[in-house]
Amino acid sequence: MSLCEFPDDEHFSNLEAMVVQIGPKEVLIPAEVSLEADKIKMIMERSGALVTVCKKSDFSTDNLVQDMNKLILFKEGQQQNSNALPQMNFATATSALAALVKYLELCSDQENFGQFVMVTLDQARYVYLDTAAVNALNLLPTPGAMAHRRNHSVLGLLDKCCTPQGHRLLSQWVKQPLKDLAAINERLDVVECLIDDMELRQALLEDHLRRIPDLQALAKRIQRKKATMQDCYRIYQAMQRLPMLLDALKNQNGGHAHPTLRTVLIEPLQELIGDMKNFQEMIETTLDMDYVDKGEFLIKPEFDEELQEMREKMNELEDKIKSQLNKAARDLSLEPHKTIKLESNSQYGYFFRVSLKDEKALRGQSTYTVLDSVKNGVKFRSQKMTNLNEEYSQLKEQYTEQQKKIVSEVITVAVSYSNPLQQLSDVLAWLDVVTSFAAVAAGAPGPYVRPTMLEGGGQRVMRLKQCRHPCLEMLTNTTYIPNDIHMEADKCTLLMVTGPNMGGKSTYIRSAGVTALLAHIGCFVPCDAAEMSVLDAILARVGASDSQIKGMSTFMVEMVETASILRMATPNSLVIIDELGRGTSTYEGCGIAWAIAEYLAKEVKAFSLFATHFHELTRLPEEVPTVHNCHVTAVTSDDENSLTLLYEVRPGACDQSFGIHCAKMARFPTHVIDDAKQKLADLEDYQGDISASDSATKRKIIKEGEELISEFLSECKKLKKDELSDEDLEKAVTKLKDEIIKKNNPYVSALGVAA
Ligand SMILES: Nc1ncnc2c1ncn2[C@@H]1O[C@H](COP(=O)(O)OP(=O)(O)OP(=O)(O)O)[C@@H](O)[C@H]1O
Repeated sequence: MSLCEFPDDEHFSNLEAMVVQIGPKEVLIPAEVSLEADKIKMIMERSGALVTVCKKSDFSTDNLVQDMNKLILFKEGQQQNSNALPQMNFATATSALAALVKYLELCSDQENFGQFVMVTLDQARYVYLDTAAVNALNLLPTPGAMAHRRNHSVLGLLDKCCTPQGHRLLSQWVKQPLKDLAAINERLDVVECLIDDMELRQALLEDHLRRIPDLQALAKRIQRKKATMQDCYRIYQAMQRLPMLLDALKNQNGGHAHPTLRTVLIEPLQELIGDMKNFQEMIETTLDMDYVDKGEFLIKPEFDEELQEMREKMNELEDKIKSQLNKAARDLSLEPHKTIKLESNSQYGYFFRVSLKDEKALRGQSTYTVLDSVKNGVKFRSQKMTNLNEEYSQLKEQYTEQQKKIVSEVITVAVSYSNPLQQLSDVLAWLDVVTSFAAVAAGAPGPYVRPTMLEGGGQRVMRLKQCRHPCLEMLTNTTYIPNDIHMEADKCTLLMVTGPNMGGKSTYIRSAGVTALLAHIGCFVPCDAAEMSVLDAILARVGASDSQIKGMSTFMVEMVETASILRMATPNSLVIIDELGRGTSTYEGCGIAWAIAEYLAKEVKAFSLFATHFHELTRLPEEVPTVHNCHVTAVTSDDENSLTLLYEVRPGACDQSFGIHCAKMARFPTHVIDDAKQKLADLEDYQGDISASDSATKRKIIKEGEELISEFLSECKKLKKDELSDEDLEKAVTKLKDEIIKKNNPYVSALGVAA
């Protein structure tokens, strides 16, 4: 039971980050009609969690201490009173815990007693990730995604794990990037060892880890006394193999294993293997290995006197039963094992069988009773055989009972091993994930390097040399064009990326986000060189997730997500914003995007990557020197009919727009393209007229121009069309037109009103 409490803003941003990191399947909330409750429901839905509304009274903590006293497993020497646990001081979290205990009816099943521990969930350990960032960076596969699309998500790309516990841990790591430099470096150290040592990596992947069962699930079954002898045997088998895995690790670097490898893996494994030694011995003395190959997991008769006695009696009876076959064969003049056979099944126990062809031998034999007669023959028994079978069945039943009794004794003893087993599972999952990281880095089409991670509090930098998008580069038919990303506090904190549609803007800014995430989970990164200071948050606003929240317009979603970014971002955050301001009128959208970029660069100073089609924004560096322009490149053919995208990112703003080329490539009708070209020419004239003005003046001119136009239109509307002749109507319109032209607004003139 993990508890935590934290203050939050009115948008529940911290709660959202926590939900992203934990990924709960179901969430309980009290029945309450309030704006807060609606917001929480919305966040949970967005994160794919099922919301269950509980009665408010379920959140009462009246019985919590008694309940916890039953459920918690207190450590030796610890006060056996849950009230003394530090987490019980959380006023809100404990009431949520009370609701959970009630909902899951934990106290109504005695098997739950003494099965839980209570810990504090430390959300400050992880880099803050919001749902938008998880979606924007494609961290998780879309539910139901086909296997061949696994490289489309970061988790799919990284998952080369061999064990179920490895898969689970990796999916946790991807959602919980670390802020702790030492912990990141610990992972990186081991990944580096495994990249450098191909033999060790392959031995782990192909020989050792592949054979490890889900020890965590087995530990849980043992702890709940639900395990079988087969489960114990699986643990036993894994334990038999672990010394070889340990030796392989010890042999790293010619027997001088890296210190981190020693402290994080070798030493804990060695200790846990030692802790499990008695378990192995117990299985060796109790389990009948002769039957294991046949898929039967029985207690050795020699282990228990009673069992031994019963087994001997059963053997005797079996011999007697076998001798009955010869007798019957003689009586019926059949050949034993050939025309008459001794068989057994669960319905009848032992019986004889003859084929339908030989059935006549039975006719007139009153000492034999037919059990059934089907296609594959006639089953029958003599009276003597029936008696022996009866005796044997009873004995077998007692034998099975005795077996069960001993199995349950063995499992009771095994409970004490569930803890080391759980720890073993954790260490092996850790090893599985870092081995998977190493395998991904070693198998990628381009180089992966160890990122140099710097303390977040120092001089903030992000220098990625020839960075690639790890998922995109894996797609077949793609030659990925790598690009540099350089940001540094006080020099360049915001990159404004412009360029043609499909030119690679989104890919460029996302590659930075994914690379930063990889570095923070302890993985090597797809770059030629990488250096970055530890981040506290990765925040994103990208167009793709628009339809995710029901009942909100695209623009509203965009604003909500952006507002959350502005609230959460600090100088240590990485912000990725793609195509902001598209959902509203061009000028408004551009204005909002400008204001947000300016705020991020001037006030927040977070490292930000901004991809935009608003060319206007390329003027921001004139006002804020830490904003730098860059653009994705493309070339057009001489006849302007084709556009080649180069995906290379160069400094400076994009000097040309390629929307019309894209429209041509998408086979728009020619007249639409021609119309668009004409409009573009008109607008460019206008741009020319006022291009000398700074952006503030330009915005003012546009605003005034739009007011003049709407004034003109409403005056036109007032004209009495039905009463005026065509000629008078034209005169009246021309007069109105002349009036606005006299105002000399360049925007109005450029729109061709004068003509
Ligand atoms: N660096 C690259 N190397 C190779 N291919 C790339 C690269 N970057 C992008 N691409 C290809 O171009 C496609 C479009 O890229 P992306 O979506 O990043 O463009 P964009 O500029 O954001 O487009 P739009 O402005 O239309 O949203 C990608 O799906 C990918 O196939």
